[in-house]
Amino acid sequence: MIDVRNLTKRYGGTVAVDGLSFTVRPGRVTGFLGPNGAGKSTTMRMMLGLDRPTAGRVLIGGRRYRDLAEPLRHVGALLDPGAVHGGRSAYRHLLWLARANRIPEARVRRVLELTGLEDVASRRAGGFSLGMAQRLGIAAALLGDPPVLLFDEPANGLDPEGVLWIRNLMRDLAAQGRTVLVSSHLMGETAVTADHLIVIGRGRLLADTTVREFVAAHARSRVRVRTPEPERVRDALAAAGIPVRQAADGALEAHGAEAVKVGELAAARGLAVHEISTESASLEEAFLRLTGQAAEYRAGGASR
Ligand SMILES: Nc1ncnc2c1ncn2[C@@H]1O[C@H](COP(=O)(O)OP(=O)(O)OP(=O)(O)O)[C@@H](O)[C@H]1O
Repeated sequence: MIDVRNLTKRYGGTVAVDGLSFTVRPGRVTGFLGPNGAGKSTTMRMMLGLDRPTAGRVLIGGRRYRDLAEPLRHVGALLDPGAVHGGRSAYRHLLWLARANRIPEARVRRVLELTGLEDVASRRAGGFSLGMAQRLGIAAALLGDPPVLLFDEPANGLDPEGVLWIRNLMRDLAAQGRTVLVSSHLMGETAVTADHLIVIGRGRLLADTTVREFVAAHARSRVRVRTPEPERVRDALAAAGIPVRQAADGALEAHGAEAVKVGELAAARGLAVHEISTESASLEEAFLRLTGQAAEYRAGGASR
């Protein structure tokens, strides 16, 4: 479990994190979302003791990071996949981390296997592709078999197979009862990976809820209708108080009504309908509605 209480970080006149409080619970994947500059990386760095809070605190499993004797056994993180000694082999890099945390060498072989890096273990990490570097960063995060894992943009630059691998890995880690926090700008990916969301803007908490509730609260599903009589269908729906707009492809989009209701209203007036379908609201739409509408949450607005 990660407990963030009244966390604040100022850099000169910039308030990067502003009185943030939330709890990340085990057994589920928690997505950590926010526009550019919202304060996600700063918050994650404070979770890992890489940055000192101006005020407030973060507890990992009930303890401050600096009080963890062998931190890799408590929390693993992928923050910057480039942060390896380029001249070292993947195996040496992991072994060095393992020794500093009293982790047996056998575990190094295990995480190389878990991340599919056995075949390149003796190669120089400096020559790794982005996908391989990402896997090595994840191997390091898993090294201490920690109950808490933080991933900052783990799917960045990965090919579709890599993205799928990361998704399954994070879901497996959560299913094992671990606490998994993942920051991402990929809404489609977050929608299929995360169970819960923490959304921040300008360093402040905007939402702490399940993905399902977040989408239901901030985006609406719509019913699409293809008809040879769009004006008349539009009139029929408007008469029933259902707002309609015409999409770029000519189809009508009705908001706030079920497909059954839309179909029945058209049928009652004897209107032809060629196709009717419900388009579910997306996480992307919900996120943009919450953060995009309020200009104050957009990038570059964190200075005050
Ligand atoms: N070391 C630093 N010195 C000064 N300002 C900083 C520093 N680190 C972050 N900031 C500022 O703090 C704010 C939050 O940045 P942060 O990188 O935490 O946001 P983020 O949500 O991770 O953004 P992104 O999605 O772009 O990675 C930004 O205004 C940023 O410019």
